[in-house]
Amino acid sequence: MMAPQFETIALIGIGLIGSSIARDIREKQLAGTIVVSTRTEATLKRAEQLGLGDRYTLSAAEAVKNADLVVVSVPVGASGAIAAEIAAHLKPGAIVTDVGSTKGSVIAQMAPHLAKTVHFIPGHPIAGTEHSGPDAGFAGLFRGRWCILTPPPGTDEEAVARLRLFWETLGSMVDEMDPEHHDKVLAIVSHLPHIIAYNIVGTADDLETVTESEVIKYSASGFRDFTRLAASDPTMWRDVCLHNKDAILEMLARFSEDLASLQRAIRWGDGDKLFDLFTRTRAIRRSIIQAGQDTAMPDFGRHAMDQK
Ligand SMILES: NC(=O)c1ccc[n+]([C@@H]2O[C@H](COP(=O)([O-])OP(=O)(O)OC[C@H]3O[C@@H](n4cnc5c(N)ncnc54)[C@H](O)[C@@H]3O)[C@@H](O)[C@H]2O)c1
Ligand SMILES: O=C(O)C(=O)C[C@]1(C(=O)O)C=C[C@@H](O)C=C1
Repeated sequence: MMAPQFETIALIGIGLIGSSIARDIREKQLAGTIVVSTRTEATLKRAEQLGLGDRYTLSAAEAVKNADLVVVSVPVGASGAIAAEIAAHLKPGAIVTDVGSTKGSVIAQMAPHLAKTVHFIPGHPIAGTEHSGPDAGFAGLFRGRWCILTPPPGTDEEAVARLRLFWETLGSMVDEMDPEHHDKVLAIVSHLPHIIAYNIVGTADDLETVTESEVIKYSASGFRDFTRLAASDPTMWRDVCLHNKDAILEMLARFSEDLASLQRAIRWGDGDKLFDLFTRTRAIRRSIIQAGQDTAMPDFGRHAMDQK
């Protein structure tokens, strides 16, 4: 048997993402010991029932004591408090990473607490579902999906290579990016779609009285697709909105302008404009699907999600 990649891995936060990582670590035997820590007694108990770790503690400080790799998987607004709690207890040489959906704000919250004796390498796996909590996770979530690392300039290259190998072993393709660029890209490909979904489902709900409950009764598949995204965790998405404010507002401004232009085309019966836009966007969908086939976009993941 091959030696594990890390002797001890501490998982701080054991929801959808933390528990999926735990399941992969176990399946691929990447750690000698998995230590699980989370905020509430109930979640910790559930993690234990699911057998996600080898040791369990409510204290993040206690969890990281011997860890060679620490993965913080909590809502981005909680990152600073976790960093403050664990900082003094980290083992010199440990790699500290996270999975937060925003990077600039996580770095601003965590970096000031962390000593130079540890390697802080923020990360973000671009994989997930609308479900949350330890029951929602599954092995293979990250297979065929991108994971973006945003190591600060001057980060030890060997540590970056170890973390890269970890994600690659989970089946991800790994890219490095600066945090500002990450936050702009994710604002358009992930954050805006969720905000638009929350908004349209909210509008439809407000219209319920006007339409005499027909919105839910006749909900067509287009609307149902939006409801999946709009069912995503409120705490996580509140934090994403508050912690990627500038990039989201910038993308929302562009979006609103383009929506106004679409509105004008409909008002003035500009069929050519509508047809051209819809043709262009259809091509994007097709290229994503094609790329998905090439990179083994996990069909199994979709099934797992649909069953939940
Ligand atoms: N859900 C997704 O699709 C997805 C995808 C990629 C990255 N992420 C990011 O991963 C992180 C975790 O998301 P998730 O989907 O696993 O969420 P989740 O709600 O399933 O799990 C969150 C975990 O954090 C713990 N927690 C919550 N508030 C806390 C606090 N104040 N202090 C300490 N611990 C706290 C919870 O007990 C739980 O263990 C977030 O930063 C999110 O932005 C989520
Ligand atoms: O597929 C979904 O349900 C997701 O919301 C996953 C998703 C995304 O937007 O793609 C959500 C947030 C992330 O940080 C990464 C992935």
